[in-house]
Amino acid sequence: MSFLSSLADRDRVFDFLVPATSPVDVRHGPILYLEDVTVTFDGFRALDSLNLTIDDGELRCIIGPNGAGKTTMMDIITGKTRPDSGSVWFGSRHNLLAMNEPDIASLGIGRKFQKPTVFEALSVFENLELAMAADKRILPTLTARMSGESRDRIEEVLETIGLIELRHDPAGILSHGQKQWLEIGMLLMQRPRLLLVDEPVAGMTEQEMERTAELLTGLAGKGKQSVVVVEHDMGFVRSIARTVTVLHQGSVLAEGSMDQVASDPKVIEVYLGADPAEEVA
Ligand SMILES: Nc1ncnc2c1ncn2[C@@H]1O[C@H](COP(=O)(O)OP(=O)(O)OP(=O)(O)O)[C@@H](O)[C@H]1O
Repeated sequence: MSFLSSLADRDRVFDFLVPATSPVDVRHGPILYLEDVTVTFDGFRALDSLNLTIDDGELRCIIGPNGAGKTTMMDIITGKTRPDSGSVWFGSRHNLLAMNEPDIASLGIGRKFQKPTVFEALSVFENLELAMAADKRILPTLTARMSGESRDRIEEVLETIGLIELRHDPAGILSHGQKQWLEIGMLLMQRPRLLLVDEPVAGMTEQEMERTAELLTGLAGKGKQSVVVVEHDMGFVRSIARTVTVLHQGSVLAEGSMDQVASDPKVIEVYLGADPAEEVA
């Protein structure tokens, strides 16, 4: 695209003025803002005028039956899928619809997929080190000066994810839950502002679920991260959620505390008359 034609596109002009690496601006509102987002696949509306606002430092749980649009929503935020219409903003400064996937990631939006993908032959420490090396913002020329700081950061993250004792063990010997925490740690190495976490406790033991609840609630907070968790396990959602958003047929059906949404007649109907708090969506 020529410079002149890029000037003709208002969003790209905005991009030009604000480099992707500039910090997210949450002074005037939320960290994530989706308005009227519609996505169709072969005429089927996977998202239908979806509106969603996540405050800075918030921990939000998203629930909804199969096919409600939860994954599609994550795909829109990370730039994997483009909507037909609507707006998606990261803070008040970054129009995510004008950015590509790598730029969105480097802006500080980390995504954790359901299945853990750690490097099994490498140690826990090395996995974190590698995740840091992937951070393009750390210039190679600064390596000597940064290495001390990098080590400190790795230690800090090891403590956060509870794997200090296992730092020299190969990731391959970790339990399923420990691998999930390591992968969250790898995302933390990039110092994200927003973490999108897809079904973090699927396949975990009760004890691992409790530890994951502590981890995610500890990560959220102003000046730390905002965390959006998509989860089917209602017991887990109840244990961590302040605000729950229920998606259905691509839009928000209900939003509020777990007790509020669980007693909402619309939500009960969608979950076929069952108590959503007891139900696996
Ligand atoms: N690439 C695609 N092509 C066609 N249809 C799609 C595509 N991606 C998603 N869909 C459809 O869009 C709807 C929403 O899917 P999505 O995966 O976002 O739902 P979900 O809430 O994440 O469901 P689940 O809980 O089962 O993961 C579904 O009906 C799905 O079949």
